[in-house]
Amino acid sequence: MPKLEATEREAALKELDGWTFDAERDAIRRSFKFADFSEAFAFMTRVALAAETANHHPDWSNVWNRVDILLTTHDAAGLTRRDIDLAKRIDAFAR
Ligand SMILES: C[C@H](O)[C@H](O)[C@H]1CNC2=NC(N)=NC(=O)C2=N1
Repeated sequence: MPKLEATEREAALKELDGWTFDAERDAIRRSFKFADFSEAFAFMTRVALAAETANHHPDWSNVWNRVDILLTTHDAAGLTRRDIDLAKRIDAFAR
């Protein structure tokens, strides 16, 4: 799957809630803050199941009520539609 070009990427980012482009990693990032660890981990559980279903996995970290997620496609060495589609599912879990 090819990397998204700049114009495609800008359009795709408009489909998402608050993700930013990391040019160094050719990736998108978003941080989430929950009421407490339990809420954060419940969110991570849902994301993990969606990632398994999509066979597309996040680069992420969790500190107490915060979850920081970076999405990029290893096979393409950059941002692809697979990242955008997973980000959309992630946004839905965080609403
Ligand atoms: C064989 C390859 O690792 C798999 O198809 C999947 C696993 N999950 C993945 N996740 C991400 N972010 N990028 C990939 O290229 C990727 N590849």
